[in-house]
Amino acid sequence: MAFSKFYFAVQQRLHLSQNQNTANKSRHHHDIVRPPVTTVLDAKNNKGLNFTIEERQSLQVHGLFPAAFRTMQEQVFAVAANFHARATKIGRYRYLRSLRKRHERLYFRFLSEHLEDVLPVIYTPTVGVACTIFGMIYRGPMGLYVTKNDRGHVAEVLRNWPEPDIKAVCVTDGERILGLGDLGANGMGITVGKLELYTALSCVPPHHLLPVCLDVGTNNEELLADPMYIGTRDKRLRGKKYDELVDEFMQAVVQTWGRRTLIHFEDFATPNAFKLIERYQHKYCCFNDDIQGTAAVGLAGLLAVERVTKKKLDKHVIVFAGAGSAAMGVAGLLVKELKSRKLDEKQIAKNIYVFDQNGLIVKSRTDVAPPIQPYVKDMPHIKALDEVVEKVKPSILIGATSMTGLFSEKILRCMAANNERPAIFAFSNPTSKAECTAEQAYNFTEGRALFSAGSPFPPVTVNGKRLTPGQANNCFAFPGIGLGAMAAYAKTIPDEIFLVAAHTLAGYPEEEAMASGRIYPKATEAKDVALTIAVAVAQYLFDNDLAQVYPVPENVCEFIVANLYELCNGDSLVVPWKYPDLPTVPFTEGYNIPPKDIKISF
Ligand SMILES: O=C([O-])CC(=O)C(=O)O
Ligand SMILES: [Mg+2]
Repeated sequence: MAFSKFYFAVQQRLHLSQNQNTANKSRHHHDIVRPPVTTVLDAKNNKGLNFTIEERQSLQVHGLFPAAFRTMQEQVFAVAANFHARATKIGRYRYLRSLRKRHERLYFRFLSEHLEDVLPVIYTPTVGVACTIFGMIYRGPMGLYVTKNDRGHVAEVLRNWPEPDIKAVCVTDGERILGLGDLGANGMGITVGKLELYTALSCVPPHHLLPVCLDVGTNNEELLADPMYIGTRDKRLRGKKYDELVDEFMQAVVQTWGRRTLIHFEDFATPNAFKLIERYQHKYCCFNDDIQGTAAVGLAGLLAVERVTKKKLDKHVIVFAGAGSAAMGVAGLLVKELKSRKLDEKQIAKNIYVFDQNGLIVKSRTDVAPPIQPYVKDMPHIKALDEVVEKVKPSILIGATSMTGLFSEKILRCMAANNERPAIFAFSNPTSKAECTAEQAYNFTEGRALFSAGSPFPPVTVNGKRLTPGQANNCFAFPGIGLGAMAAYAKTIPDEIFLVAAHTLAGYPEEEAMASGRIYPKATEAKDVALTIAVAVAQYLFDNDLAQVYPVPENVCEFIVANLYELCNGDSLVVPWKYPDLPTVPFTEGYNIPPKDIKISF
């Protein structure tokens, strides 16, 4: 029955030594071994008022709880009441942080059942606010800090993490946290939020997930002067020493947890983001969420625009405002998509314009970074975005600039004048950094815009019609990609995986929702999306000899579902992933799997 299963599971988690057993026995003159109260009530084991009377007695916590017994569902109800009683988003964030610290299973159960309310709190946009005051709300370990002073000892730091079986690491160096800039060690909050979506959406057991902050200093003067700042008070490490630290970190991860460990890069500043993914993509099982995850979601949106407008993507004129990880990630994947349709590179780049803080990217510019080179135009330089929009008449306008309100009324009206269904993407996060609001996008286009934003916006009513924006956020990609990669033990994660994810996601919203302008799924569908993407990704990895699970499962979907974290059953404490682990092989060189021109068919 449930009790013996629970008791056995607690015992297993405790790893009680024979000596401890004996000591406990004699102290309590008891027939059965008593696990320490702190362990029974540890966040991972705690069941709160869901402990039955039998469990309370045999685990010797009887009397520590009031008489009431609550089912998991009743506990979730109590959490919802407490959550909504907090008046502010940040108050709710802090309440949820403390809930995870005392009752982890309830925390994730609540998350997975209240996605619409909870995503904007534990994730974008509130998590961004939390990062700005992270020192003040700091309450204890949530992940690992590897500082620049740990060079030469990174593996020792990793070994201090108490969970032995890590399957995914989300790492940031905090230099570009959402659109908020350099937040240094406060960036830990972002990696925690990202990994919580792996559990809430993809049902990956939380003890397999590790948030890491590479604390290499910060150039944020405000933080350096803030007595509450929790990081190293130094300027950012740069150059060779930085590269060596990241190299050491990558090697230490695979030495500690094996070469199948997924490494998810998050919120590095653009030059490092591109440099690191280029260096590691074909050597490690890794991806960059801001470049590649956002690219999958961006391309999915473009595929949806193609469907709604009934105009092929290569016929659309696209202006990217911003030339950072997100914009160049989406542009790069779009090019890949169009190449797979047998279009040549020159033809594709012709209709793609890039605009950055110094204006349109044209030949006369001398400051053009390599990822932007393919889109350089042979035309006079234009400094202002509204003039670019007037001149080139885009049908799709994509913002990833962190410049609040960049999409002015004039720009939006111009988009509406030139297009029946102008597509507007305001990728920048959090909400305070969006290039325009949903209200502006709809009001200045007579409600005709296909509008999506990185942060969630409430519906807007225009001319009596309720319009709901889509959320163009990588949370519709990385949880599924991560689960697929983890489940198949991916060797590496090539670009084609992001095409697979984009096409899977694009198939999601129903025609009706798309026609009304919402081209992304609803938050409540995010779990379904994650699983569907995971299955497609794992299938691709198996089909292309990039998986390390043998034998290849007959039914990939069943195989993945059989290994998910059980959120619904309060009794089952430990739900192991069922397939055996790979031995941890010493690893220094990586795989060096060359990029392949793999053909995909959908
Ligand atoms: O975290 C998010 O909401 C999306 C993202 O990666 C970013 O803005 O950096
Ligand atoms: Mg990010």
